[in-house]
Amino acid sequence: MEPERIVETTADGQKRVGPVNAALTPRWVGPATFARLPRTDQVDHTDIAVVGIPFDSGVSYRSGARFGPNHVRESSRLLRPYNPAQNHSPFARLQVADAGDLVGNPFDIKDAISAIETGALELMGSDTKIVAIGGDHTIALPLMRAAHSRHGKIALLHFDAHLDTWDTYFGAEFTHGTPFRRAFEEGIIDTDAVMHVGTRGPLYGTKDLEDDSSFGFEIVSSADVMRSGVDAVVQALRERVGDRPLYVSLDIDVLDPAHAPGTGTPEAGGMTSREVLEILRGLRGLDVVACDVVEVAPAYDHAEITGIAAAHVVYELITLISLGPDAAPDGPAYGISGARYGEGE
Ligand SMILES: N=C(N)NCCCC(=O)O
Ligand SMILES: [Zn+2]
Ligand SMILES: [Zn+2]
Repeated sequence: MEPERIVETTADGQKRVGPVNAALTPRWVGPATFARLPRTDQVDHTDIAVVGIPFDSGVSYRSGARFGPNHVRESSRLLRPYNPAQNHSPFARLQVADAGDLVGNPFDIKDAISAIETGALELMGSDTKIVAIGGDHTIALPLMRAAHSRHGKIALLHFDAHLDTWDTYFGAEFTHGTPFRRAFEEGIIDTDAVMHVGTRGPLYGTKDLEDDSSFGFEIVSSADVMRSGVDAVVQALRERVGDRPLYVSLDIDVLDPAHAPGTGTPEAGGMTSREVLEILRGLRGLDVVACDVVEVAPAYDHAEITGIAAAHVVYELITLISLGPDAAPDGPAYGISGARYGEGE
């Protein structure tokens, strides 16, 4: 039996089919889609498609991110439709739906990358925005290629413990440690508008940083976030991106292993989920054209800690896209009893 959903009507009279109504059907009932949203085949059009990409043949250490998409879907059952931090109901403004998974050949990385690029382009159609759940970080390359075909050179905010601008592993060019070097070489990214956020941990040598900087990347390290604070970081990111079409790629290992144990290449000294969520909220009004959340490896997760963090990150990204480029840069006032609650939209 089809459960009852929350259905909203936009100011101009369009119907938005939302999550299964948790007051009528308990949250744990039924198959998991992201945030209990409808599938794309249950709605007549999709503005924002949440799509799983269960591919992890590009990893250099622990494997298992192939199980990430369904884990994040399961961990997203408790999300609610109103986002008070942005005073916005993302599922009521645009039609958000779960597009299921894109399939890539697990034994042929190049073939998988090209299938993911084709699938992403198809999904983007004329104007659908993609929020992808990985999968390992290899999948960012085909997604950025697709975004580039639609929008031209893209700005990139890359949240990650790692640079992922290394050259090859065991001679392989397409791995989870190399997508942003390939994106630079392919002319996909606007080198005036690329930034890593949350970088930390040991490297192979100083050349890693020299190469990375020669591709145009600036770095806000995990320690910078702690020392300068969220507001200063948000300002730096906004200045770097401007009004360019923006791709956001978020490797869940940007979080400290305490906040995201379920990942393949964990590094100590990372950001808190509170910091990452607040930085993302600070990006309101930027023109996010596509994004990914990658590297959730459920076998190493405990009590859905990582899955829940990833689900909330995806929710903030959906909110940003739903707010759109016309949203005022300042969100609601801060404070638990302040005006940000209950203002209406
Ligand atoms: N993209 C992620 N998560 N990790 C890259 C680590 C590459 C390395 O093993 O040096
Ligand atoms: Zn990483
Ligand atoms: Zn990464």
